Amino acid sequence: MSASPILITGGAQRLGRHCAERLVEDGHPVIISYRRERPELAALRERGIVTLQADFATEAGILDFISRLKSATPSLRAIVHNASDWAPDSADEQAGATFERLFRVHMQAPYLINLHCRDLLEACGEPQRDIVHVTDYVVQKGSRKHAAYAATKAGLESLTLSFAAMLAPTVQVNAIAPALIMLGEGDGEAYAEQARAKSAMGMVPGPGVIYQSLRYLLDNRYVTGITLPVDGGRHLR
Ligand SMILES: NC(=O)C1=CN([C@@H]2O[C@H](COP(=O)(O)OP(=O)(O)OC[C@H]3O[C@@H](n4cnc5c(N)ncnc54)[C@H](OP(=O)(O)O)[C@@H]3O)[C@@H](O)[C@H]2O)C=CC1
Ligand SMILES: Nc1nc2c(c(=O)[nH]1)N=C([C@H](O)[C@@H](O)CO)CN2
Repeated sequence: MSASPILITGGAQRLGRHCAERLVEDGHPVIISYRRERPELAALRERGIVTLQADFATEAGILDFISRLKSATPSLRAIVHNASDWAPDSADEQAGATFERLFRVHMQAPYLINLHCRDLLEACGEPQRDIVHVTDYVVQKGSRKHAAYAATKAGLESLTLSFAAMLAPTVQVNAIAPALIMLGEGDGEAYAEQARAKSAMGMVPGPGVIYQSLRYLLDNRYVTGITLPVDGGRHLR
């Protein structure tokens, strides 16, 4: 029996792409979701990564993705909910639409995918099956400029506890809560210096520390219902 694939949502770039490539290198079949088609996807497809388009901004979009995922595989070894929109709060008439969009991508999509794909995880022939929610350190303190983002990531963190209790012992459910891991394309040195200063470790580590954390959760049969901070000691500053 061939190994069951690992699904990473939002795996076309940055942290999700890094983890998808590392999982393939470690011998796992991988499925990613992507929202926007782009040339970079060709390299992932050449490595055998199955790419499924998905826009989680609506319930219909989430359910459509689930339907196509179920046509793509009969089982899953793990689901990594990585897809995310780091949208700042809107001060204008877009505020409600922004909050709703972040609720859908950070909370409703993981919720519905977990509920509808539990059978795919339980069809996995391997003894360990995992769900990993990627949240954010900012859940602990809130955010003056990303309140909707922080609140919906907090909802995802709560879903970690509920699904861990609901799915034990057949599926382990945990979260990874990063702080600054990678800078954005437009971030200058002044921002980088300010961002580095926010943590005790004073660094921008890159996506490898997220893969190390994911690997720990995928390889440990006795961990469920936790949130693993990967934040350079933000709480110490
Ligand atoms: N980067 C960092 O330093 C930090 C990251 N995190 C968390 O780690 C995870 C990975 O971060 P990072 O790699 O920077 O993430 P990105 O900002 O690169 O987003 C990942 C992917 O999410 C997809 N996405 C966004 N909105 C939607 C949507 N409505 N439906 C479907 N897919 C969507 C995007 O798809 P597409 O590009 O195809 O449009 C994107 O490729 C995220 O959950 C993030 O919140 C937490 C703290 C720090
Ligand atoms: N979906 C995303 N979420 C977050 C990002 C990002 O680029 N995409 N970036 C951050 C910042 O690095 C922040 O941690 C800096 O303090 C947070 N979330």
